[in-house]
Amino acid sequence: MTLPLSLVNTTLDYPDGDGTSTALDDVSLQVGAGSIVALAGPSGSGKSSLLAVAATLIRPTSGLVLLDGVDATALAPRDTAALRREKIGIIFQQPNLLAALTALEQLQIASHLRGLPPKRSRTRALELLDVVGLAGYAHRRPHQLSGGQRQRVNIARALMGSPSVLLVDEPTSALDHERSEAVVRLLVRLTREFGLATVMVTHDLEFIPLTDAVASMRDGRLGPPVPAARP
Ligand SMILES: Nc1ncnc2c1ncn2[C@@H]1O[C@H](COP(=O)(O)OP(=O)(O)OP(=O)(O)O)[C@@H](O)[C@H]1O
Repeated sequence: MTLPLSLVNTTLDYPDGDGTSTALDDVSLQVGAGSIVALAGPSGSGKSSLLAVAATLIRPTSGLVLLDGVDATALAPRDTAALRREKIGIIFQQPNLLAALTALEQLQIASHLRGLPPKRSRTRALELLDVVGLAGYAHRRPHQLSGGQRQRVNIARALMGSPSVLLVDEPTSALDHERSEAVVRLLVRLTREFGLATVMVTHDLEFIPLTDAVASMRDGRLGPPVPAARP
């Protein structure tokens, strides 16, 4: 079966003075549909670099990035962008919502960029707001929402393009404990419901047991994913 996400021996070197510094050192990672992998590791170990490479935002120096079996590293930049829009949902630490737009409009913009007809886009946006527990909040602007609710809008927006891979960078860093746990539980539920291959960078070790597996980074190297212990 073709995996939604597969990194094969990826290496990433950043230019550094006269030489280079290695952010990813021969990293391989496979994530299947319906599973969520937590990515842990100290600051500077390469977690964000791994997400950026998996998201096809940065091309690795060597190695392959396979999305549903398609090697993104072999494509021209325009085709890479099209593949990214089709296959990938990205959730950054901060929701980055547009202040003037309602929750519904934030989602509609995401599908407008993908050329979805307005009516279908509205229907899908309302469905997704419902899925993330914001059915009654479609017409609120970001300042009328709590931090946790803003992050839910962010999550719903990432799903507008029906991605097969969901990449999440520290989704709980701006939230208190209770809201953080609710957001991680939501990500796990969405991973199952939509059959996503999810990678979540987290510093919150206490939420790792909610995921399927944890892989640890150190100095650009990724350890093998190990099952996350169930509570
Ligand atoms: N644009 C860049 N140019 C040069 N070096 C970079 C660049 N971005 C990151 N690095 C370096 O690559 C390494 C990995 O950084 P990365 O941001 O991936 O780590 P991280 O594990 O996500 O850290 P944190 O937990 O602090 O966000 C670090 O040594 C960092 O200094």
